[in-house]
Amino acid sequence: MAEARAFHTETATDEEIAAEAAVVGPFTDAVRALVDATIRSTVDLDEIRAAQAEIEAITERLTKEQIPGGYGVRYRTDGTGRAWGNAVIGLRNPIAPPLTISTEPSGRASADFRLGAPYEGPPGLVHGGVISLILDQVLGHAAGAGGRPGMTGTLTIRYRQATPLGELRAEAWIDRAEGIKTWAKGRIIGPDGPTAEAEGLFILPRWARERIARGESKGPSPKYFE
Ligand SMILES: CCCCCCCCCCCCCCCC(=O)SCCNC(=O)CCNC(=O)[C@H](O)C(C)(C)COP(=O)(O)OP(=O)(O)OC[C@H]1O[C@@H](n2cnc3c(N)ncnc32)[C@H](O)[C@@H]1OP(=O)(O)O
Repeated sequence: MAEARAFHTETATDEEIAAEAAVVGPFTDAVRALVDATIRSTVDLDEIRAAQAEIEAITERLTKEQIPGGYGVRYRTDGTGRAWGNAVIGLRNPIAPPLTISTEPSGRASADFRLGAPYEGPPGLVHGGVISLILDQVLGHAAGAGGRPGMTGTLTIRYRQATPLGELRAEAWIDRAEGIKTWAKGRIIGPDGPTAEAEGLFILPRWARERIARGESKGPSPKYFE
């Protein structure tokens, strides 16, 4: 992660952020519905050609002004950050399911969420890579919530049973910690119980350690996803 991107700061007020969220949240939901419809629509091919022309016109309208690269994480002076482009939780990312993750300072994280057709691997089942994506994020949240943020060094998943598309829950917690390393564990729970279990090692990266050593940061903040 480039340090410059990681420490992108902003001065927007709570009111300005809330006003933007009130518009872009529903907009992203609409694009998410479009992704789902792209997979499941049974309209005839002429209808699809006509829809494509409309979508291309909308894309042209939106790309008249845009930032270079990804959204990054925008931090505020109180240490909170918004990761609106994030692939799992991003308010502006229609690829994100999205998850709304609750955290506890003891180092726990959980989310109830739904995965539909865009996340399919085997028929009717969630893609294994998507399960890994979600567990990476939720375990990372648990580490961060416990005041021990880090980049994923390793992530091991045990797929215990198939995960059906539909309503699911993810849970994670800090298992143990040693210096700059934090081990978190977690699981996905489906209608018939746990479907996948994970263990991840999260490491406070060298660039962050150097910032702390230089006194530019008091500790392993900011709070990335609050
Ligand atoms: C103040 C700001 C805080 C910043 C906090 C950033 C948080 C950011 C958001 C979190 C978000 C979470 C939810 C999404 C999580 C992703 O999706 S993160 C994306 C996927 N992961 C990556 O891209 C990580 C890529 N790798 C790296 O950036 C670096 O290799 C790492 C993992 C940060 C380590 O780099 P480093 O700090 O330079 O490591 P280094 O000093 O060489 O080694 C330190 C120790 O770690 C061990 N180690 C290094 N790499 C590994 C590894 N891959 N496996 C096992 N051990 C390793 C070394 O052996 C060494 O151990 P000791 O000899 O001290 O016992």
